[in-house]
Amino acid sequence: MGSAKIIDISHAEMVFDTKKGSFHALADVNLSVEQGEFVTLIGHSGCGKSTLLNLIAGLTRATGGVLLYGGREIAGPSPERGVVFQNHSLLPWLSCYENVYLAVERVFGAREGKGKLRERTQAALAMVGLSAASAKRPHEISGGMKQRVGIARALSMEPRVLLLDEPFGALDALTRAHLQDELLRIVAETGSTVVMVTHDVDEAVLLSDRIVMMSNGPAATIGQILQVRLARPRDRLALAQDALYMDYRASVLEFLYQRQPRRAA
Ligand SMILES: Nc1ncnc2c1ncn2[C@@H]1O[C@H](COP(=O)(O)OP(=O)(O)OP(=O)(O)O)[C@@H](O)[C@H]1O
Repeated sequence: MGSAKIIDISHAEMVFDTKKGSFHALADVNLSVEQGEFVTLIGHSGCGKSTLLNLIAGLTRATGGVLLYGGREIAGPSPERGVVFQNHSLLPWLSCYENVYLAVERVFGAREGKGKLRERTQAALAMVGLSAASAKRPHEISGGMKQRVGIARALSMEPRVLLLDEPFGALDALTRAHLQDELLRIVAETGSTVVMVTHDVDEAVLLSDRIVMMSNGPAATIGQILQVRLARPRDRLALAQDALYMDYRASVLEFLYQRQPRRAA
């Protein structure tokens, strides 16, 4: 792992204008992410995880503080920061292949010929194990497969940072476990930096180098950061018996259910 900071957030604030007045979503968020690091954001529903990820993606602008990517202020979305959402957001009238190709063309189309673009598209689909389904359209494949197309599309742009907003949230436990393992393999292969929002404590411990635990809103902020020192590659079966793994899991649970219990809605 390099030691260069790729993302550097200081004193980030987010206040939304709503019909009922302003809503202070995030307050004084400070976080740096190093190149090659896998960071998860965890916290109760509505605490501001997606808001923070969207600020890093450049999809929304912070109302205060400074967010840097590679030393420069984040002014908008960039293919260097690939985003995958929970609802996979594929274009329904295009095949899996075309959904990925579109992204590849947008990033590399000005510099590379069609043959090379096709090669990139096929490689991204192969990486998530979907070569055989490339001609299918989104309604013809399962939720897990759609999510994999979303991941292939993000990876095909060769982003330096992958931003994942609960990418496995809507999936059954087995598909989820399988995709977590694939994600670990892909990240090890590509050396990508990852910032991922999750609700799932086991997912956070299994995947992360650091777990960023957020306090409840309004004016949510980072409550605690847990460094996960488990050797890689990680094996979910072996970890299920691992004392250190269980300690990490207990620390996150304690933060969520004792230090930051969810308020009654
Ligand atoms: N565009 C917006 N306008 C007004 N309020 C917003 C907007 N986006 C988010 N919020 C509010 O900011 C808070 C944080 O929302 P956010 O979606 O970031 O939470 P979250 O932690 O990702 O939640 P979940 O885990 O349920 O997805 C919530 O109270 C939400 O209602």
